[in-house]
Amino acid sequence: MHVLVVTAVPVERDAVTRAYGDEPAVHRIRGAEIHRTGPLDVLAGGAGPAAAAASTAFALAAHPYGLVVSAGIGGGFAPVAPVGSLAVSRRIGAADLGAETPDGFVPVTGLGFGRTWHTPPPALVRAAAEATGATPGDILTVSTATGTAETTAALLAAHPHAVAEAMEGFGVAEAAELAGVPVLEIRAVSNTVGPRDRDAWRIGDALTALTEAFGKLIPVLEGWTRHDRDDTAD
Ligand SMILES: O=C(O)c1cccc(C(=O)CC[C@H]2O[C@@H](n3cnc4c(=O)[nH]cnc43)[C@H](O)[C@@H]2O)c1
Repeated sequence: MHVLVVTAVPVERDAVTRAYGDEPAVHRIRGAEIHRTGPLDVLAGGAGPAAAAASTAFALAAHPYGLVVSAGIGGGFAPVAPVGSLAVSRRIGAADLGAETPDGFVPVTGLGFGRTWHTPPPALVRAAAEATGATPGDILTVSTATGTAETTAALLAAHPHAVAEAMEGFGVAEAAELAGVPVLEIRAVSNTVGPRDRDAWRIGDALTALTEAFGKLIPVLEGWTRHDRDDTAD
């Protein structure tokens, strides 16, 4: 079965397909453009959790997939995920989905509905981390990229196992969950989470790291057997 990889923007999509070497075959399903190369169908689904969820759900309705991967560049939390390194999701969390109260942020689950975490198959996370050298940990999905030291500290206080943040993983995971398909997130770190300094972002280096990561990840994804999928142990 093919693996659906969802990125935010076309340059991230192209960094993923470049890993396979062959020129991808392009399939258009209404507004969505799927780039197929080897076992991967790669879709630039848009930035943010809503666009990611909508495009992932659309692709999953059009074709059966064995796995969905949210991939791209991301912000890394210091010191565990420096610029140029990789992060892979033990969990995928919606860090800013909830309500602000006089006593602080309350996640949707604290309001009595929704969910804030998705958990990828632990055996797949281990295999991906071993193959690529990615740091395993929580990857946070935010609708607003963090840009201050205060927000960074608050996120780390609430999520001490966070390694990276990005803007799509939770949306991709919500759609995958609805379709009954397992999910994984992998991020190549382009910048450190903290006070915004766009000039310090190393997008080119991160895209190169993303290509190299998928070069190592493709055999893992191809070889991810039913036996592996049944392994739910940590
Ligand atoms: O400007 C460019 O050339 C360019 C090339 C590739 C990607 C981009 C993006 O801005 C991608 C946006 C995408 O990146 C994720 N991201 C990266 N760093 C962070 C962060 O610190 N906090 C949250 N998200 C981050 C995110 O998933 C965006 O959708 C630009």
